[in-house]
Amino acid sequence: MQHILDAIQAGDTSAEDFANLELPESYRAVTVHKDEVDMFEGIPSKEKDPRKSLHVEDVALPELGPGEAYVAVMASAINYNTVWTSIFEPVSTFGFLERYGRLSELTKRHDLPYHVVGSDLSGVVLKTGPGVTKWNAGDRVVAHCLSVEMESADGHNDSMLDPEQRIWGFETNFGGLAEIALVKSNQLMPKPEHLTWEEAASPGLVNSTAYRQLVSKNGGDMKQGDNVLIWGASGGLGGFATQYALNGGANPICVVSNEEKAEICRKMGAELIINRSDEKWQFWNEEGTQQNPKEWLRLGKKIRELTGGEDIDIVFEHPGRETFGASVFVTRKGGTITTCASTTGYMHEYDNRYLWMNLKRIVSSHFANYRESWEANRLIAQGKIHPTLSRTYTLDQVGQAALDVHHNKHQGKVGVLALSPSEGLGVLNTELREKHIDKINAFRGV
Ligand SMILES: C/C=C/C(=O)SCCNC(=O)CCNC(=O)[C@H](O)C(C)(C)COP(=O)(O)OP(=O)(O)OC[C@H]1O[C@@H](n2cnc3c(N)ncnc32)[C@H](O)[C@@H]1OP(=O)(O)O
Ligand SMILES: NC(=O)C1=CN([C@@H]2O[C@H](COP(=O)(O)OP(=O)(O)OC[C@H]3O[C@@H](n4cnc5c(N)ncnc54)[C@H](OP(=O)(O)O)[C@@H]3O)[C@@H](O)[C@H]2O)C=CC1
Repeated sequence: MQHILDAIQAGDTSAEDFANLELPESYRAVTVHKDEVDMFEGIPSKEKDPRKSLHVEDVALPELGPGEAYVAVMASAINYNTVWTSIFEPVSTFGFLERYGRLSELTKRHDLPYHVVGSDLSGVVLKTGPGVTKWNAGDRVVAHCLSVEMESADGHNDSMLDPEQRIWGFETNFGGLAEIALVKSNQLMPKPEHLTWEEAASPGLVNSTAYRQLVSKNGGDMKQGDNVLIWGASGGLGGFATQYALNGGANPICVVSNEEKAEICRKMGAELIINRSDEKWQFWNEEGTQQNPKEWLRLGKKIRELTGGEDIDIVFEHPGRETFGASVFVTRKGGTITTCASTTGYMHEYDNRYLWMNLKRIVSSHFANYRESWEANRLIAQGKIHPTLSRTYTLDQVGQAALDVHHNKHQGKVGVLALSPSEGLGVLNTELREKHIDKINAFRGV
């Protein structure tokens, strides 16, 4: 692998030389094992420890198919989907790989007794498969995580609606937490060159998701002046939702759980911040069966206090069961609750009278289509949206990194170095970097 890293770091390696690099038969990767999916049986979710289930090991380089590319991964990032994979909840990801494997001769490659995880990367294209013309060996790239076959008309207006839509590195194998990744070439996008490898790798999944969920007409369709309630406003998704609200002239009402996170929101430019640890809402009664409307009202009053009497136009939802009833309640007449997840539980309860009588809408959102991903990455490249990287680990420390995210001990995004020997490498556009350096570093050292 050293000769690949040397070629990348030399800075003047030609496309031809990259294309002629000898590829290894195996590479280091972070995996979960099929014969361990029951290892946490009977243990409460929070006690399931990713350090036990995530392995770092050599795996065989898969065959390169048509329309695909090998990427030498310089850096990747932790997403919550890797936490789900590592605790085998809500389902084991091996079921996804088996189902994908049944699709075709080529997809059979994904159905293995190990799963190489990870849904973000920055790096350099090593080789492209038959039919790839837009990308070449040597191109410096990031990859979004949308894997679609596009053989059915269902997805032709919106690639997220493809019946064979999958999240790369979660519902497919050969993901980004590895020295080499296998992607479809249409996942590739230019690396924002004012960023280091680890900064560039960190926004992909959450940035694209927040863009669709809040900005796109497929999601919240946010407009100037909207009051946007953002749960976990300095977290993976929330750190981008807050930036999109501010960029788009909306008013983010940021919910966080401590003062450090509140300070990060202020650094991003937010002014209306609620510390949920101070508020101590009990949205659920002790028995865990009934929601507690008095507590929804208390949240609603707090919001009106902050906004000068106004209610929420759009809720950026992802905690799920814990907060969903409150989110529906505090939304204004005609407003929208956009949801992409259920971290605290997927069986939601809300009072439907508040929804229908006030003509509110619940809009579901999941990742982003090709175009939305491209647009979200373009905003990063232009320096209009910034990475939210707080801390970077090595590949060997991925278990700890995933545990931090699982236990909500992190800020923003957690990066992972793959081939990159240290942090801080890979910047080509120093002028743009200098212009935005404070924003780029806003999540560090908190
Ligand atoms: C970008 C990052 C994103 C994230 O981080 S998201 C958060 C992490 N992700 C998750 O937590 C989601 C994990 N996935 C799941 O929990 C499950 O994945 C789903 C609940 C989403 C789906 O369940 P399943 O069992 O995998 O698939 P089915 O689509 O329900 O299909 C099962 C069988 O049921 C049939 N079926 C589905 N809908 C209908 C219907 N409306 N009427 C009749 N049959 C139906 C299908 O065809 C199939 O059948 P057949 O097994 O024979 O192929
Ligand atoms: N469908 C899709 O396309 C996507 C779905 N997801 C899913 O979204 C969820 C969040 O992902 P991500 O933002 O990256 O994760 P993070 O853990 O980085 O951020 C989530 C934030 O939610 C807040 N939070 C946690 N528990 C609660 C609670 N009980 N009540 C209110 N707020 C809470 C925390 O902020 P604080 O403690 O400050 O309040 C935390 O920072 C995950 O389940 C993930 O799988 C993620 C990306 C894409």
